[in-house]
Amino acid sequence: MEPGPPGSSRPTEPGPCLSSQQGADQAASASLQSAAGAQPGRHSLAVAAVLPAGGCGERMGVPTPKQFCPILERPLISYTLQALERVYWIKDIVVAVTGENMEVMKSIIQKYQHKRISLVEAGVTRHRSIFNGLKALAEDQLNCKLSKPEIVIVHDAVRPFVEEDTLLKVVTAAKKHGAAGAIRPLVSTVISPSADGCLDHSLERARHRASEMPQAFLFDVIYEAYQQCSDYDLEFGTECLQLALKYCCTKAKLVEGSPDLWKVTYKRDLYAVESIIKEKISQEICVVTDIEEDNKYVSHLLEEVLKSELNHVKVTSEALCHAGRDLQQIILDQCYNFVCVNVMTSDFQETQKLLSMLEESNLSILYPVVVVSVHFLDFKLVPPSQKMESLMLIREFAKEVKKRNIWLCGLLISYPQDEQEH
Ligand SMILES: Nc1ccn([C@@H]2O[C@H](COP(=O)(O)OP(=O)(O)OP(=O)(O)O)[C@@H](O)[C@H]2O)c(=O)n1
Ligand SMILES: O=P(O)(O)OC[C@@H](O)[C@@H](O)[C@@H](O)CO
Repeated sequence: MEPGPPGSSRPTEPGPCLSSQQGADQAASASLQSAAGAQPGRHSLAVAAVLPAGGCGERMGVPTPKQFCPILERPLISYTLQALERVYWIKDIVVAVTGENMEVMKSIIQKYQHKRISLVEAGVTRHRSIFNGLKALAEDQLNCKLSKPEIVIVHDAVRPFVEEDTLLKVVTAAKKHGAAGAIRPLVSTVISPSADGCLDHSLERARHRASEMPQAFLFDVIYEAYQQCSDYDLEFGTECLQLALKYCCTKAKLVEGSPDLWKVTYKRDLYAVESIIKEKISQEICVVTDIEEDNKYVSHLLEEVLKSELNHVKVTSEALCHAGRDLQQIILDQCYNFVCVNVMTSDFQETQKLLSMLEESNLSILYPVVVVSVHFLDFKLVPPSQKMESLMLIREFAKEVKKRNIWLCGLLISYPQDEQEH
């Protein structure tokens, strides 16, 4: 088994800029422990995850295996890892990748500062990849920092939209029933063809469900099932819940999942992922200015305008003169869009302060950060051409910060001051 990169195999911070999530996760952790019969602090429930990521993505129809296909210039698997890292009580995440993709995977872990990740060699089928992940958790191998969990989550690396509440539900159910899995209503009806390629019969759609991920198991149940598994099942099986039933007589509890649990399979799914991510990260905007009262007024106006454009938007305000303590929290809460209003200061002073804070926070490692630098011009005092000239510097700033995934643009608003005062 390949240990993860240095500093990656023991739970420290759950990834960049997420520490504010920790409080919420600790609350979830407490509810998990109590729901699962464990007592916080005394006997915590050890939970690990296995992510099969060793496929070639044949149905995607592109040379790059789909788990490594870029979404907003970041590999798909990184979003799934981030989703699991946000869950404080998952102590270890074991990812199964092919030998040829091991270095690519290590570079992704390094670049996006993923934590608690260990890598194992994938198998020639998904079941074999999962089995390899379980072996890594089961055996106290030399120099292995992994310990056997009580509960193991299995989740496809190409299902990036997994939320903590779904994970909590399947883990809690697995603790009680031995196995649990997320399900969704069928969209198409399932039919059974006859040998001559005609309809033999169809299944009543309302009485059937689609099996999705995440799934969770008592570790001993699923590990035993894989150890007993026939070669045929390892080769052609697609359902872990079935292995628990067939080899351990364990009937999985089925948990209704959210619509976002679908698996990225075809090229169109990449476009869907990108649209969903863009929508998620564009819903919150932070207005930053150097004057407190200006903040509220500008923020209110902006919120009213944006609400007519976006289905829901949250505009928060922060005056940088507070040394940004509230802004730090806004960044930690993962706001990715900033409007920096330069009213009183020299052209870029506020914007530069904000850019420095954003660069120090590493926020833009995970998603692009957008900063709109707003400048006002009283064209009766200053000829627009002169003001524009002084603002050209923004192009240099923009080139520099783009290297750190911060997208900076300028907005010049010119109006006669005296008219504005009426
Ligand atoms: N030998 C394999 C095959 C698949 N997987 C993983 O299992 C998950 C779900 O499988 P699937 O959607 O079938 O992925 P691929 O096999 O890559 O897709 P395809 O069938 O189109 O080739 C993916 O994260 C995939 O990387 C794996 O770990 N090992
Ligand atoms: O068969 P695939 O490898 O595409 O998908 C594997 C699993 O995601 C799929 O079987 C789910 O229905 C849950 O088990």
